[in-house]
Amino acid sequence: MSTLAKTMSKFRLAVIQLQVTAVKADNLSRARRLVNQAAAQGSQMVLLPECFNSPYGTSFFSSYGERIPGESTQVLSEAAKENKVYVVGGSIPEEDGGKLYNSCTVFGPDGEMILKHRKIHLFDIDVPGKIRFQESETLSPGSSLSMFETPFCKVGVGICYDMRFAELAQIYSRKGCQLLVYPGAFNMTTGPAHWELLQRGRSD
Ligand SMILES: O=C(O)CCC(=O)C(=O)O
Repeated sequence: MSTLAKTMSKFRLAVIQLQVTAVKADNLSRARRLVNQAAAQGSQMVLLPECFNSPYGTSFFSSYGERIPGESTQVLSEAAKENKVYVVGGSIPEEDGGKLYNSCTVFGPDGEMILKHRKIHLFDIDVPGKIRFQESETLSPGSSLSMFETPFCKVGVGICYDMRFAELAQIYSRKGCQLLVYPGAFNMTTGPAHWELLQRGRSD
């Protein structure tokens, strides 16, 4: 860990996995219910997965895309405020200025939005016979670091494929982040090969 890092205090972080369907309203109510449940079990920070309000596929991003603030971030804000927890809102397809982004919003216990992280490294992959996925066909990349302070520790945010890039984690660490969160939706081709190994590689 960086020598700049302050002491981290103990807290409970909930990492939610949920089933996503084609019905956005159902995805949102499921997410809200699970945040409530995690908070009731004592979590002070709750994390949702990548693309939690929409099926994860390039053909869905434009129809599910919304502005921020919008319908989905309103639900996240209310869930954070009602439960007095930090909510790292997975990600949603964001529409802005005619472009689409894969964006994570973070809310504080007062329901205010603290930051918005746009996925920097878009997931473009072609493993013949297994998986072809080209996020860059429809999404634009973000270009900013995203960090926030909590009473427990400083947190750095990435989204899924962002985790592949050690430089991002190293910069966050040098800037004093003690916790890195990467809401993800890994697939069953690259997931088993990389997911756990990457997490070990990003810790120190
Ligand atoms: O890095 C990988 O293998 C998976 C990444 C991914 O699924 C994503 O960025 O959505």
